[in-house]
Amino acid sequence: MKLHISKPVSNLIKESIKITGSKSESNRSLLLKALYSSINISNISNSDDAIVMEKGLQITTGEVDIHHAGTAMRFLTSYFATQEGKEITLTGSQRMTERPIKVLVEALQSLGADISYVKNEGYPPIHIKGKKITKNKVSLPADISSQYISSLLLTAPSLENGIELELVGKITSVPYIKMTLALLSQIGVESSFVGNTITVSSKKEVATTNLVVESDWSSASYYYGLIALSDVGSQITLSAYKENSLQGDSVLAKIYTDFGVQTTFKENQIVLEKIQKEQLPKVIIDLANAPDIAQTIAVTCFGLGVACHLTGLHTLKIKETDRLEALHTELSKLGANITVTNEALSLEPSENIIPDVAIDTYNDHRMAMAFGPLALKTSLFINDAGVVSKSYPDYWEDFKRLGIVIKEA
Ligand SMILES: O=C(O)C1=C[C@@H](OP(=O)(O)O)[C@@H](O)[C@H](O)C1
Ligand SMILES: C=C(OP(=O)(O)O)C(=O)O
Repeated sequence: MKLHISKPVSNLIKESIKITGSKSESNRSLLLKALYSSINISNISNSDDAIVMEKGLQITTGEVDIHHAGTAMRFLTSYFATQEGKEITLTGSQRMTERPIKVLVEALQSLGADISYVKNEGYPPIHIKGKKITKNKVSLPADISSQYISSLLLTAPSLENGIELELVGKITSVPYIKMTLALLSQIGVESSFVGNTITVSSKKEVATTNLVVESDWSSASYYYGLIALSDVGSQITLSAYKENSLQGDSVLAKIYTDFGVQTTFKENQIVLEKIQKEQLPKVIIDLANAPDIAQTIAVTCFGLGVACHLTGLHTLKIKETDRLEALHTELSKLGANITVTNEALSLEPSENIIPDVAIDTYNDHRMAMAFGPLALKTSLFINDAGVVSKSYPDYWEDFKRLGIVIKEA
């Protein structure tokens, strides 16, 4: 599906949008529910990634295909490795077979797990024979993906002796690890995270607990982008959010004050409003703790004609696509003066945006969604726009409700 998107006939409509549950919280909660049936989940994500996770957890033998879902791939690896009697091959999309999993597989193997590679060493697909795991000490590199760590932590309470992880190197995407530990705490599992050591205790039974998934903050980023690029006074209300979020991407509320977006928390809603503010000539942000909002921020800066230097982006090359290369290619098509390295992106201020460019999305939901707000500045095409379903299937429908003009091309 190719879409042509352009700005509303008048101003943005002051709508209230209910965004689906966080896919990160949903996929963690689903795994915990599979381990402890006394857990209930509300406001679960309707994303493809949560759907494949839920389906995957029900399979006991044969093949589990998690498509593009990184969290499902990583979380299910530890899950199946520790489930006696289950034997599966865990696979995914072509891109998933290029996303590394060696760090996690080696950590599990050193704990005694039975995992082998089906094709290329270090990458999915993998074959897993579930085993009882009693060893509990393991060390692993922490600078490639936090998902390996969350995966081990989520399964840990179901193991006889829990787990003690020693994290080696600079820890990346830390808020996601803290989210995992916070959810474990919500179900009564004890853990500690001191320096580079994390311990999780074993727990046989969990009391009936309702895990309420907060709506997805990474999805909210596209509304931050819209408001930043809109006229003073524009407003959007989003739900269901809370001030004390488990999601690191809630740092958006702070980051976007630099772009004149004010966030007000009202019960379970956030109201975003564009206020009069002098724009800084250049923004410099380290996104090692919030990698998923890098694309949104890069496009916001481009749309505003503001220079930026974004760092801490070393994980972007192994996500749904090489996001640094993809941003370089697509922003250049629009006339941006952009440079990227293996971990940073720099943008010079540009005054003109080339209209009606077709943005390629590389099977990456965030490439499609990040460019959506740019419709307020120029009309553009989004190729393969359906990719948004990975995390936010209603994205284009919700944008339409705000008055953005969206037509199939
Ligand atoms: O644990 C999670 O839910 C996630 C962790 C992050 O990955 P990395 O730790 O690989 O950066 C993030 O990019 C991803 O979208 C979701
Ligand atoms: C990186 C992402 O997802 P995953 O790694 O779970 O595929 C994302 O949603 O931006």
